[in-house]
Amino acid sequence: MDKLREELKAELSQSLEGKPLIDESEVSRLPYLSAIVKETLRLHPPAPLLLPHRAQETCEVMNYVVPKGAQVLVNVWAISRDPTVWEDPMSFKPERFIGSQVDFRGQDFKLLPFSAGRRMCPGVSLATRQIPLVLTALVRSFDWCLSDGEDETELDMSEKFGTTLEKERPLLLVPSQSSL
Ligand code: HEM
Repeated sequence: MDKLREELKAELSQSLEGKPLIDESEVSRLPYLSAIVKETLRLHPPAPLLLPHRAQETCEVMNYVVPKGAQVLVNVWAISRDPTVWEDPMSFKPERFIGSQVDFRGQDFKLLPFSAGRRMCPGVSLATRQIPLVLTALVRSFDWCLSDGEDETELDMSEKFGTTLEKERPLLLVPSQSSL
């Protein structure tokens, strides 16, 4: 994780040339930052089963009959961790998105944190503009460590299932002034 943070800081320092924060137009010049956001949404989709949908007509999907009126839940959490879809799916590896066209705008069915189609999240553009800005501000302004000197590689990432995904044990981080 240290290596990942250093790589992100290096990318930010190089592109921002001393400026503390980025603006929207700069995000496209920060591939590692964008890859971290994608990888986070892949491994920890905030809406793990999207929202419930209903089949308007009876249809057949991969030999399964879905009757008219059935409630349909799409388990994007499981798709994101499927080893037949993702290489080494349980590892947090932003590099997998570097040089890849895979995006979360509803065209790539293996990465659907915002869903797809007519009912996909209308906030996708706002969210994907805001997340990199907030993340950059947090990383540039502070150095972060776990409380009580806990080892980051041992961080318990167990999750609590619900309409939205939560960490089972809340994350407690200690900020200190950035060494940048
Ligand atoms: C990381 C941030 C976000 C994620 C991962 C996310 C994800 C989702 C998902 C999975 C759905 C369900 C889509 C479906 O029914 O298949 C949804 C619906 C929705 N989202 Fe988001 N969302 C995010 C941020 C936002 C923001 C910032 C807004 C508004 C400013 C927003 C507004 C909505 C609304 C209004 C719906 C309901 C759409 C409908 O039922 O037609 N979301 N979102």
